[in-house]
Amino acid sequence: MSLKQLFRQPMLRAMLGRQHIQALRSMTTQSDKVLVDLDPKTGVAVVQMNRPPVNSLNLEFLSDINNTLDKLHNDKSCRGLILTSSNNKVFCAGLDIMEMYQPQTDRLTEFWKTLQNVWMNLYGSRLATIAAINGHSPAGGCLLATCCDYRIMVQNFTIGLNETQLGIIPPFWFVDSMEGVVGYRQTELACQKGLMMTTDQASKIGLVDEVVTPEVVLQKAQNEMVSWLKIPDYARQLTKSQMKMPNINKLRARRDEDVQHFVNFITKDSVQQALGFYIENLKKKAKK
Ligand SMILES: CC/C=C\CCC/C=C/C(=O)SCCNC(=O)CCNC(=O)[C@H](O)C(C)(C)COP(=O)(O)OP(=O)(O)OC[C@H]1O[C@@H](n2cnc3c(N)ncnc32)[C@H](O)[C@@H]1OP(=O)(O)O
Repeated sequence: MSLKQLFRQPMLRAMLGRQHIQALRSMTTQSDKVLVDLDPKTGVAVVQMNRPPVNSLNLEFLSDINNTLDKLHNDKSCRGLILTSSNNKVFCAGLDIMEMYQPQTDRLTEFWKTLQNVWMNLYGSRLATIAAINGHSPAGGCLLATCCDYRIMVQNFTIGLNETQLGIIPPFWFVDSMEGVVGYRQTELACQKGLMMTTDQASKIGLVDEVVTPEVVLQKAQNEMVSWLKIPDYARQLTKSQMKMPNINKLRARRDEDVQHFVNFITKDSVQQALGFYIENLKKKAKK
């Protein structure tokens, strides 16, 4: 029996009700790289990144994340989003470095535009967003976390914008996202030195709001979400938008320039060489 036929079964409809069928339907039309569980009672969607081995963000995965965000934004029953990972050691390893190493210009351009879209969509989301950071979260992973309204992180992992360690530069909107969370001075220290912080260090500077054990991270995120959803949506959303729109507008105004800058920078011989060394070291470390 196809899923379409299954959803039409009167027994199932009677047992679950219309709302739940709709939620099930939207769950099953998602990609297998982004798992969505939208609870029709609370309006909270748990979104799990699921691209083994480390949730690195390639073009297709970014598109899937974007489509998921669009779907949830268009679903009036959805009010909150918890972003987490199906891998309990890595929240997200950041951008897929292979997208930037020896790239085709067209794909590299598309890749960067899609990342810009994900950032604008998540940073400016109408939903209350909580990152349940259940593993390491370097660079682009840290970016996703700082797009959210609240961060709960499992102890003994690392997080940060480590781009300079790879010989690349965190774009201004990565920096703006972090600055919005920890302020100018801590961002300056963290970004220039490419610091990967332990959960405790991140907590000290306010990069994460709570440090928890792995067993409770999702429950803590759900509990925190309850308090966010007690606030009337329009008041919370307008307050959020008032604070986030200046950064979104800044990227909107410089989008094409930012793409061009990225493509020019990444395709430089010196940057390709630095990325090559970094990948070699990652592979050596993975083999050990
Ligand atoms: C002008 C502007 C210019 C440029 C802006 C660019 C902005 C860039 C942003 C980024 O996000 S760059 C990516 C930064 N990410 C990292 O540096 C993370 C690197 N990875 C790690 O540190 C670790 O892998 C880990 C995330 C801590 C997980 O460690 P673990 O021990 O669990 O896994 P392992 O290291 O063995 O990796 C498994 C497997 O995955 C590959 N891998 C890891 N990270 C990436 C990645 N980001 N992209 C692609 N592939 C990645 C790794 O090589 C292993 O592969 P293998 O099994 O084939 O050897």
